[in-house]
Amino acid sequence: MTPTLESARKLDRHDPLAGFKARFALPEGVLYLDGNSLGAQPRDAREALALTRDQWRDELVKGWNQGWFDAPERLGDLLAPLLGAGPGEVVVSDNITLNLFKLLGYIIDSQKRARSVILSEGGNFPSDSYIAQGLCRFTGLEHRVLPEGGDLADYLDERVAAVVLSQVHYRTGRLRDMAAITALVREQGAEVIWDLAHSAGAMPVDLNGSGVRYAVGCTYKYLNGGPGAPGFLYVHKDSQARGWQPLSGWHGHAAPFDFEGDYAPAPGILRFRTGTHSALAYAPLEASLRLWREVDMTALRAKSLALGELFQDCLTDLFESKGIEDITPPVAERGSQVALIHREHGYAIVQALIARGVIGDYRAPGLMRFGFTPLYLSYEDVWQAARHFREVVETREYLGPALLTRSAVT
Ligand SMILES: Cc1ncc(COP(=O)(O)O)c(C=O)c1O
Ligand SMILES: Nc1ccccc1C(=O)C[C@H](N)C(=O)O
Repeated sequence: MTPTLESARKLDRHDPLAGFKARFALPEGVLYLDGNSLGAQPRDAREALALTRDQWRDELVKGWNQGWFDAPERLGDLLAPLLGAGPGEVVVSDNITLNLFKLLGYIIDSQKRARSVILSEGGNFPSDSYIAQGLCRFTGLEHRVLPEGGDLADYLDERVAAVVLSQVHYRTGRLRDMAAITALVREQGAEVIWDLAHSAGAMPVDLNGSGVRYAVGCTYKYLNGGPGAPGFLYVHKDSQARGWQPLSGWHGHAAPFDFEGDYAPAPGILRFRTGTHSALAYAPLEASLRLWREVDMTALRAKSLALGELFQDCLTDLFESKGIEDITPPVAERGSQVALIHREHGYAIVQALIARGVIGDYRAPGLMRFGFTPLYLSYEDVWQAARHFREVVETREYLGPALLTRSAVT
């Protein structure tokens, strides 16, 4: 039976996370189902940005000694519990692409160049392959691709140094078994770097408990750090003193303010810093991470799955009759998004929804993505978003003339 508005409201009345919505500055009249691309703005983050703007004005260069300089490791420690990592295992810095470059180079160095192949997955977010290709082009390493749907075990040989995989796939939302895959790769003498872009802040992540040594991720999606918020990099405590990372800048030096001529890597996670970071970008993220400390991740996961299922339950009958394919994996194997394909009109449907204030996104070819962010979405929001979806599809409103301009982002 299709869920009723009253049933959605009842779920809201019993939602232990309902209070978090008021902590976000959401625009009027918008139903935001794109927190898997860019998270919404926490009120505290907005405030923190204003405070840092004034700190710059009033304190000038002294600001670097007032929390700006050590923000990468301080925020790393704030983030660590959300990832199942310990203190000193996470640094917030750069972006996913650069952090992958650092870790790939570090792994090659730590293996004393005994292995020379980097394996990345076909169909993954392309930057993860692009950066592996770039590193290989400039170093003589070899890039190989694990075809989408291929069996990883068939592609691991004694030449493979490192594998780059996403824990949750950006298109389908498929969740991988991180512990089992990490064990498989390490048995073959290789390392795996996990991309947590679509899992950090979307569900509980257990890096230590899964035997993971290396991971990267971003903070602008589920973690609500803001547009261009810095990425993060995780290295297990036992793997932090194995060599150099290739972006060997002064902030990762053992004594950055000695201004020595030669590079010497800092101890621990600090060696994964590079050069000067944007203190302005760290301020809202720090406020957002403090908010995350209040969140019960088990409740978050339960609501994330319930929101996604509510959306599907409201629309399943429509999918069948309107030629929409639901490629979302089963509940136990999914992240926090619903992925629908309409090959011919997927783009236009998403644009028609945006025109109504229901924001999801489109990824060619044909894919409509809807992200579920339990901190600022209610069950009623999701029910209403599904109602709009149904109306847009049933009336074929998406064929209207206002929708002919293409947007690069959504
Ligand atoms: C899985 C995945 N990896 C990497 C990226 C890109 O990372 P960045 O732009 O932070 O380098 C994204 C999205 O932007 C992504 O979804
Ligand atoms: N960082 C961005 C900047 C501009 C536009 C989109 C993004 C995204 O994050 C896309 C996202 N990674 C995705 O899963 O499609």
